[in-house]
Amino acid sequence: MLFLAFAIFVLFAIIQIVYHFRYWMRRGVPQLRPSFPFGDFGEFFRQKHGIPMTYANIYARTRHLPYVGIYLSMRPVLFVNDPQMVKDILSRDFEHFHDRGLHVNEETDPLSGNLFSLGGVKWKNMRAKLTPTFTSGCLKGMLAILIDKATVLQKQFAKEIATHNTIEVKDLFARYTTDVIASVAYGIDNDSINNDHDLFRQMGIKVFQQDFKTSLRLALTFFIPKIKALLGFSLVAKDVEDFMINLVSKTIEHRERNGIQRKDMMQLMLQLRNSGSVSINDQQWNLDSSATVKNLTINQVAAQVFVFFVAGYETSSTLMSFCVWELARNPEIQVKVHQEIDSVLSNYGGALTYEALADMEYLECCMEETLRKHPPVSFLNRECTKTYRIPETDVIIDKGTAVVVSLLGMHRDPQHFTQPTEFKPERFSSDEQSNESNKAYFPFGGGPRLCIGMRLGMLQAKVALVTLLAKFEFSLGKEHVKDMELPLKANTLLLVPQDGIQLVVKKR
Ligand code: HEM
Repeated sequence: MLFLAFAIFVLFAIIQIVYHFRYWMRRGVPQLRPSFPFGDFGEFFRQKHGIPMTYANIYARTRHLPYVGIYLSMRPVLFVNDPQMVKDILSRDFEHFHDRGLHVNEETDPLSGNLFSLGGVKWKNMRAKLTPTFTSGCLKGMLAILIDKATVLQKQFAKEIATHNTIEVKDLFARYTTDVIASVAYGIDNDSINNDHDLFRQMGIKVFQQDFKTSLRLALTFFIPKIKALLGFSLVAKDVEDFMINLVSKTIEHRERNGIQRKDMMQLMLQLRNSGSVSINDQQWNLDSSATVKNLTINQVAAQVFVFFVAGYETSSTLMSFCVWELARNPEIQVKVHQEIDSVLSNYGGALTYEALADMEYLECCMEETLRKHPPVSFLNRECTKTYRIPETDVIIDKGTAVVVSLLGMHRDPQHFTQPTEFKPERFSSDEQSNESNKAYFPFGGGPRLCIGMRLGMLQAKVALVTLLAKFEFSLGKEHVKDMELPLKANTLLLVPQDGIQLVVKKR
């Protein structure tokens, strides 16, 4: 009897699973061959590839289709390949896709109330409040901090090449971006470049570290937020959360008590906290300490600066690392970059000003080409927030459906970029006829949820690249051959080279 009941249960479960895995078929959307329990995500769950390559492989198999239905374990996801459809989802049809679908609970998980994760009206209000923080006026104000930190990095490179044949650049760049964000976002004068035990660096590593619990936490955050909520997982480990909130709370208290003003984001956050808005023309970066109504709570400030830290340090250091890696592989391109830097700096009497940086157009093209080949955030995600009919079809996408775009796949697709494995900065030059850059290129996303830190990310990477390339040249070590691509880490969310990036660095 018991056996019969068990057999009926198993049969019922199988029918349910088969029915479930035909979700897309029933809607007239082409799909792959999902299998239980991982759906189309076996490569990731079996730790063969990280998220970037898992999605890029799905893209490679389906790129002839404008969209395809996949299953993230049991969750149906619309996987969009057509660049025009991507643009429509991000911009024109934004009212149907304004959220990322991440789990937010500001009470029990305070750091989850950050701009990246928030949805709906809360996101809209927060975005409007934070946008003035990233204007060119504010960025110019931060330039001195960036140059300061880049100079520390340059000195460290000089020290290391005296004793090492090759340098692992990824780690050093991550330390630089950690110090920059610690300084501009938290107002802390950090030095993780010279201090191996720096607490900030340790916290940054912890957020993305590849142990089972962190991988599970990140995977649930992005892919199955309902389960994350059910299990009571918070966005980050408790010690990271405590560290970040205490730091913000102490900094705010210290500044308010001592009337300290500094040209950084924390100052702007304090303005937001006290007056509810940042005045763009406010050259004084004034703090209205007389206000009694606090417009942002300490936890809200902590959540925003936390996301600036997380979103800003790993992405920009990945951009810098892959950029020098590509320059090392392509010495003729590196020579052109060196020439441009030398000539522009000499035009500005050796000073690295905002204007001098803007004049380094070829370097900018190299950075854009790096973001094409190696997009640090290798996929975009949205949740359908209002039932959507795919234009010119009868396909209906239900509210609550996840939508994903593989940037790594799309940026390396020969349909959009000729010889996609080649590093060709000219694709992005303003006088290039083909103008490939407009076609299918979204390294910072798009539409109203475009990366808010785009210009800061580019600026901090460019300052460090110029500071280093003005003094050093990079080449491949013996273990690398020019055509070899760097193997990527499995079980990661972002694009991370498996063994860092080892390069030979010499004084010019
Ligand atoms: C090279 C560096 C960077 C890259 C490649 C990058 C890439 C991205 C991408 C792809 C998104 C998602 C956009 C979308 O879904 O449409 C994003 C969002 C975001 N990024 Fe960046 N990012 C970089 C640097 C930064 C920096 C320096 C900061 C802050 C200091 C930052 C803060 C954010 C935030 C807060 C969001 C969420 C915006 C929103 O939902 O309104 N990013 N970034």
